[in-house]
Amino acid sequence: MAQIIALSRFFHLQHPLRVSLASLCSRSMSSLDTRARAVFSAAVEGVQPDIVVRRSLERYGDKLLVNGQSFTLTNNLYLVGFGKAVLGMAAEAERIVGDHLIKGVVSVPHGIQKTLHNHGKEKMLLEKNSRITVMEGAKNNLPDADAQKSAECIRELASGLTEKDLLLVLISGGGSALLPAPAPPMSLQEKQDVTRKLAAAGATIQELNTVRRALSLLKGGGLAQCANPAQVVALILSDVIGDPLDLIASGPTVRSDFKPEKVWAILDRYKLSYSLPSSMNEVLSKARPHYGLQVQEQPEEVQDHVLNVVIGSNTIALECASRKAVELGLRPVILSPGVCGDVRSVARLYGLLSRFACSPEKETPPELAAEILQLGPEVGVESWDLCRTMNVLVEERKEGWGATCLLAGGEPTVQLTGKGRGGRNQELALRVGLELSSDEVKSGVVFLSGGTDGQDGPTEAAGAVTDGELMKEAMSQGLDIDGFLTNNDSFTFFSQLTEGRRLLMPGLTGTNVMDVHAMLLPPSPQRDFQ
Ligand SMILES: Nc1ncnc2c1ncn2[C@@H]1O[C@H](COP(=O)(O)OP(=O)(O)OP(=O)(O)O)[C@@H](O)[C@H]1O
Ligand SMILES: O=C(O)[C@H](O)CO
Repeated sequence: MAQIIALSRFFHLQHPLRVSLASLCSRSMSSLDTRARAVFSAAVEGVQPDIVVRRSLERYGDKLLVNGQSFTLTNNLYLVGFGKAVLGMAAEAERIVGDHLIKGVVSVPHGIQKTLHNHGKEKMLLEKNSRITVMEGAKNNLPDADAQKSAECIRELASGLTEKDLLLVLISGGGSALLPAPAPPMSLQEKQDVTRKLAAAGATIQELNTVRRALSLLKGGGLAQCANPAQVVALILSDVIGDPLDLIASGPTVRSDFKPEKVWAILDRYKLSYSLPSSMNEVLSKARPHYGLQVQEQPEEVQDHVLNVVIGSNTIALECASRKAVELGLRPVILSPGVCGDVRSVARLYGLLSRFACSPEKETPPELAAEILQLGPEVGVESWDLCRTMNVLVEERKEGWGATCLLAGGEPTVQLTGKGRGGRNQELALRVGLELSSDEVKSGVVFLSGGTDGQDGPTEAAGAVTDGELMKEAMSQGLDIDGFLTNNDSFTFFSQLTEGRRLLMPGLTGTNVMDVHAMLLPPSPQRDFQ
């Protein structure tokens, strides 16, 4: 009941962005499917590595401006980077700082240079005469000997710096695997085993990286400590919900309190405490593994020399998508950049929201709103965001503002029970397609889910686009949706359905800020029931 009262209060709020029906009608009204894809492309484009670096790094002569702070360049600049998107970031950073850059090392995924070249993404590659050394490693996103070598080179570079130097650190998702520096006496293999067991047991990225930080010389602020007394500027492309600096790539430039009890609690939670190598006990019983020294804590002044800036995130991608939606004659509403939880619950939420949007004017059933609010915590969405979004949907319906584009982002999870090929985005799209087939949803509603890196799980697709026709279409082609879902075989399903027409295939994008969801609702007159 309290939720319903809160809801009715929020419905009195006015949304600031009003688009007149006339102006919407005058715009080109291509199909909602095409527009959903264009909105997704705009989200990805807005967080391209070169674009986010250009937006955050300004050069005026020998001054470098980052986030309003000025640094003097006197041929004193060094660069390191690790993550799936840092090659493009490094290429742009080098173009900006030019000759002031003395030397750099970046640790990037195995085969990425060839892949980017094959995809025509030359601007993400370094020039032939670049001062930055590119080191590839971490095949299949797992830390390996190559990545360990890269981490060692990065550590060496950072450790040799003086107070006159400036270290630019480029960080993006995948950075943890690309910067493995196990704290002695732990071996790489042992550390890899621990993280693999945790991941297989279903540990979250927060839990995983809390453990990784404790077992590493460079994570959890270790890199910043190595670079001390140099000034450190870290530019971060976030792939973690809420953009927590200490967790993205396990926070190598962010001071973290070393609390072994927290690590043990996580290991206990997944019943791993008794199957760990003895070296891990040794590392955890040391006060602080960084540098191999037993320092109680990293001194505060190390952090005074560090500027950490998030330059790209899911929120930024959604804002870019929202601007594109306006251009395309859609009325955007951003639900949340923090959608998480099981895809089944997330699909249910989108199903409920579509029913809410399609319910007859003035008769939105309060039970529907209450159910939506109840589901919020399970999928990481705040009640406030749900109320705000429902408020827009109600007003849109009452006043007829035209087609609406509901946007969200984050990283839901899939419980793998089958052996098929798929990814969380394709599975979500498939499940939402089923929800949209409900009699309570008017036809024409379109849903898209896509990974901004262009790759959904181990497939060539980024995601898929669905609508209420999905079930009929599958049945007419003899495809049994339930069977594909049980086998987590969403990619095979979408590949076989109408020659893969519903797949989203942008190719490797070179960036990664988790996933983007877009639900496009046709103008309300078309949504009303007769
Ligand atoms: N057959 C499948 N069906 C559905 N989801 C799958 C399937 N196989 C793997 N996944 C999911 O795909 C995810 C791994 O894919 P991906 O490499 O895109 O994820 P990631 O860890 O988020 O990497 P990144 O951060 O680079 O996007 C896991 O969440 C896994 O559960
Ligand atoms: O590298 C990592 O730790 C993950 O991609 C989260 O940033």
